[in-house]
Amino acid sequence: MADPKEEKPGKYTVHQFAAATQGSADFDRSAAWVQAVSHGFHQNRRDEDYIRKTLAAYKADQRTLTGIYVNGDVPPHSLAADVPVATYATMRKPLNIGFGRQLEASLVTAVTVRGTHRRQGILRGMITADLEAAKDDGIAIAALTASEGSIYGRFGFGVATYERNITVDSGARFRLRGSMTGTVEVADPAVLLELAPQIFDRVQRATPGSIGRQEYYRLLASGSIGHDGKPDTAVRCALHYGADGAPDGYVSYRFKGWDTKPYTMEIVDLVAGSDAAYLDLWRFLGSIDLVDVLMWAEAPVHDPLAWAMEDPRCLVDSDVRDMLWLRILDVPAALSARQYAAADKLVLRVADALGHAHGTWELDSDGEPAATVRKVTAREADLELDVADLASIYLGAVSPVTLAAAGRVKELSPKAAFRAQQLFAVERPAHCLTHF
Ligand SMILES: CC(=O)SCCNC(=O)CCNC(=O)[C@H](O)C(C)(C)COP(=O)(O)OP(=O)(O)OC[C@H]1O[C@@H](n2cnc3c(N)ncnc32)[C@H](O)[C@@H]1OP(=O)(O)O
Repeated sequence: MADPKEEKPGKYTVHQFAAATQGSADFDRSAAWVQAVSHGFHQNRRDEDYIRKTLAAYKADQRTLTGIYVNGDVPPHSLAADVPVATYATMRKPLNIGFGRQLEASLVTAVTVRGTHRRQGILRGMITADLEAAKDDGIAIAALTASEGSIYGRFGFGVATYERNITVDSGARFRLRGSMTGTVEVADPAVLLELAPQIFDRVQRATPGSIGRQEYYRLLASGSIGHDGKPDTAVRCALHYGADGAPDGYVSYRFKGWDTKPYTMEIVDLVAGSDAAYLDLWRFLGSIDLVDVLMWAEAPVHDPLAWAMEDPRCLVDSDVRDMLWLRILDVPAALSARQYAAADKLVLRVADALGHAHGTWELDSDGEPAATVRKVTAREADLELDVADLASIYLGAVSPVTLAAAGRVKELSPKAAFRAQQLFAVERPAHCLTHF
């Protein structure tokens, strides 16, 4: 990783290390790093139990942690020099890029810069070096979820999936068309420690935009760890069983308490391995007594639930927001990994301030599994766009036609944006259930 020291000689040192668990030599450094992340996101100071559990999960994910440390002495009484002034972490997980294909992605997370060191280029130093290193390591795509919409576009990241909050009236109006196709049983949430990753794997294989989940999710879904790091004993769970009798979906949920009116059940995690499991789990949720509304903060924007309801106005959404941001590092690798929905040949002129994707690329698909992508020099382009916009259209969730209307994508040949829309379409709407 490039060292911000290069820009400000002598000021900072970069350390990169694997998350260490209790008892190992690097534990204290990892623990100080976790505290720095909590500070950066205005969370509580973490106790030993939280740090131990968090680092064990980080180790399972094989996260690489980066800390930026001030060189030399720090003023008396201020945070010690071994607490990083900036943090950054990465891990590798598969991204479903449509038609069942998976592409290994570098997931960027836990980016913080202490307020007293901000706007001096520390983030820029960390992210540009990391993207370069990831590309050198053969990674074609990076991903993140952003705290603010204004930070990552300049580094070539574009919004590739969306999510929203939904509130569902589970009173007398709640009725879904059709009837249960499988069965739903209440279970001890602890079973999700084992079952959640297996069931999620079905979603990962079937859903464009899905990203392999980190260790934390099975702990969260099972109530083993709540947002404060303590076990969350309010968490309950139900399993869906398909025709073969095997669990193929689950929902974990928590009651918000008798002081919250209307009485509300909050979905902690809802993972359905089939369309039937999804609707059956909603039928179950809608049948829970003493509850007026169901709330889910990670609902898909294109949600079959609304279309399955006899009264679709039972569902009210709010806060539709960007979720997954992608950054294409290697155009030939990322584009040829995709399967395209149409036969066409399109030439894309891509601008990339960091250079990784810069150039004119010919995408040639016969609409069958294989597509070829090559760099061209002489040919005229059909579309001109920034690498961030290429990331936005990559999973079919953002239309190039919309981006052209916004003035972000330039059409250089007639209907080029529409042709791109047809090419990049995927078999079902992209949705990412994994926050990281
Ligand atoms: C993937 C994730 O983890 S998302 C979480 C991101 N972290 C947070 O939101 C925590 C609170 N914020 C922070 O810790 C910091 O302000 C950070 C990490 C967002 C930015 O770190 P800094 O070191 O100050 O950024 P840096 O100085 O490298 O800025 C690089 C560029 O981004 C711009 N920038 C940085 N932060 C922001 C922001 N919040 N909004 C808009 N622009 C920003 C800078 O102006 C600069 O622009 P330029 O290249 O045109 O001059």
